[in-house]
Amino acid sequence: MANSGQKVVLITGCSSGIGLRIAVTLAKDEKKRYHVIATMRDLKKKDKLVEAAGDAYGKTLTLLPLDVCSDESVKQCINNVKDRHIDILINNAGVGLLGPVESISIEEMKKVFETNFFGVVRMIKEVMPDMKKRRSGHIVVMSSVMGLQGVVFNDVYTASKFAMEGFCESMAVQLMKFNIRLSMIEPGPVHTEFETKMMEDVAKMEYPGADADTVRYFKDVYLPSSIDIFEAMGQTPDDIAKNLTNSLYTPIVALKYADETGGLSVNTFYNLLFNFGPLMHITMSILKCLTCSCLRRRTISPN
Ligand SMILES: NC(=O)C1=CN([C@@H]2O[C@H](COP(=O)(O)OP(=O)(O)OC[C@H]3O[C@@H](n4cnc5c(N)ncnc54)[C@H](OP(=O)(O)O)[C@@H]3O)[C@@H](O)[C@H]2O)C=CC1
Ligand SMILES: CC1=C(/C=C/C(C)=C/C=C/C(C)=C/C=O)C(C)(C)CCC1
Repeated sequence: MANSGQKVVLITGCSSGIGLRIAVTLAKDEKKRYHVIATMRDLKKKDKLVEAAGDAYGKTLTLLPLDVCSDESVKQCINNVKDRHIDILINNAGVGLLGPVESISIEEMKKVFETNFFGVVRMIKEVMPDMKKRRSGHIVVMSSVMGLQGVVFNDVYTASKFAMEGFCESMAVQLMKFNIRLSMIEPGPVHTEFETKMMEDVAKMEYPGADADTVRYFKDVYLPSSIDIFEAMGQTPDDIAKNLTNSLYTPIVALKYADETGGLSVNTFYNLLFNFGPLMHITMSILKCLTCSCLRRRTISPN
């Protein structure tokens, strides 16, 4: 249970990745400013979190089951929080979806929106009224660079994050009137199970309904570039938990704001992918070398 003076933080999707690292980082705060309620839809997956939390488990970190896709689960979880008092809600749970749109069923697309968009809306609807009554609170939403800018073959995932950006940008104004802050986090690529799950899904894909050229562009052009980008620019979940932005990805997003017609982003991405593919591979390899310490180490110790 939280001590008086401690902020109660509820986080969704803590079984792995960014949610797990944020939960552990806040629970291990040296000044013990937070009581973390780490939630996950399947408590059988708690071991990694419990191990990472160490001594904080049962003290500044407690666990509750929560599936953001279920009205009942969300209500039950919030009712299990003392006085339903949550100071900071971190909407982190999310799923990816990759591939040619022709091969993806509408049902699969709806599942992504059910988690990434309606999951967040469901959480905010349940927690916000109590925050409004108290005239205090902070809602954090894990969006993505893909909430700011479309990325080829991530069409539906991108759309779900754009939808959330629009929802939150609108909500932020009335929330401000109730002294409730709303923040969005927009990470670039992060090495988590998100990446692994997507690659596993891709390996199983059979591409029904997609023509041979589209499948080739996806498998032989997009996927290798995406792997290069993850390798060169990928952050760790710990970087995100410590609020470190991705300076390598910033110029990519800046293209959108440099030309409000959107043409600059679309043309640049097209050229990067279809005209300068091999060059991009070399650039990413150099970038990877510059950002790791191998070149620097070699300069310092020639042996
Ligand atoms: N990794 C990346 O490159 C980036 C990720 N993001 C965003 O960060 C967030 C976290 O992703 P990340 O840590 O990378 O990926 P992970 O796959 O490691 O974590 C996702 C978490 O969401 C949970 N989750 C999925 N569906 C539900 C649900 N219905 N109810 C409750 N929890 C659910 C998963 O639980 P379970 O184990 O049960 O599946 C898991 O704990 C997502 O919103 C993602 O869109 C943003 C930018 C980049
Ligand atoms: C291939 C490719 C790109 C890929 C970007 C990727 C792969 C970004 C991944 C972001 C993630 C995983 C966000 C999660 O929310 C760019 C840079 C747009 C340039 C054009 C070619």
